[in-house]
Amino acid sequence: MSPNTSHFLHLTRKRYRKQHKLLERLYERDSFLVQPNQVVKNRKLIKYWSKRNSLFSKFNERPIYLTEELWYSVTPEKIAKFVAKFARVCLPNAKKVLDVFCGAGGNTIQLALEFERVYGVDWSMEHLYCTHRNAEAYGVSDNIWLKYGSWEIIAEKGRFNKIGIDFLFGSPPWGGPQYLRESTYDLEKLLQPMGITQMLQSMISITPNIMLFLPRNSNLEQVSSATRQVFGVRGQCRVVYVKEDGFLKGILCMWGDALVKAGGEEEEPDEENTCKKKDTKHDVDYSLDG
Ligand SMILES: C[S@@+](CC[C@H](N)C(=O)[O-])C[C@H]1O[C@@H](n2cnc3c(N)ncnc32)[C@H](O)[C@@H]1O
Repeated sequence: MSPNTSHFLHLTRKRYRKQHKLLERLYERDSFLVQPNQVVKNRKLIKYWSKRNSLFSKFNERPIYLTEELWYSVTPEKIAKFVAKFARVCLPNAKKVLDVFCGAGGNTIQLALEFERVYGVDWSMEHLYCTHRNAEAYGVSDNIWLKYGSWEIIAEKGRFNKIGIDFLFGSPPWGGPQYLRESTYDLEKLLQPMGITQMLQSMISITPNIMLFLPRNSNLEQVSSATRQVFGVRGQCRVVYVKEDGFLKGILCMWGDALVKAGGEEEEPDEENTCKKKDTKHDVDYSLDG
């Protein structure tokens, strides 16, 4: 099968010739297709394989594509659905959405089920290919556009600044399972490809409506400090704790009035308490069990 490159932004340009060829090869070989009765040889993957339907509920009905790295890093479908529906409710008129670090498309797909036009960015051509193929399985590939490249460069060049993005989601790499080694996750040193402050700075010129999926043990003082530095002293961040099957999977940090204030009482923020776990009215637990 040959790829439909019209949904891969700029891929036909000369400088992306290598990536274009790689995409053709991936399609020809039907690479990374997860076979329904696959024997999982990698022992580390067994845990994820047994939970595959929580990653993509269509695993048994439609072809799903994952690289080894993506098995560990894809956002479980219930969480991705929650993110998309939450953003939809907060931003009822939004049309264009950007999913930075789109990986296997776990979030991109659910966003595309809610919004008209979704852009996905990833620096791995294999991952963009998986996003596209998985989006085909969910019937949403036509409203997804994929951009190959590293976020640092794309942001620096302001590639998405003039498109009119209404909502930006990002599930940046946490640096592997070792993120739980320390009791508190250092968002300035460990988050990739840049610390939380620089990450927000790279995103704010695109839209103030930002949501990041971060480790459950994230240092909230750093979230607070990054919020003030990027959004000013009156800036606010809403932190939502997300559980799946009773297990705390991570936190969703969100910025921008529409996301922060939705569903809450209109109240002046207390500068001291903005974003602190206990004192803010914006801390909510969402359990996605059942
Ligand atoms: C945690 S995964 C995202 C998972 C995704 N939300 C999903 O549901 O499949 C992080 C992704 O970021 C990509 N990535 C890492 N560093 C990047 C960078 N500097 N620029 C763009 N993408 C990057 C990786 O290739 C990986 O696919």
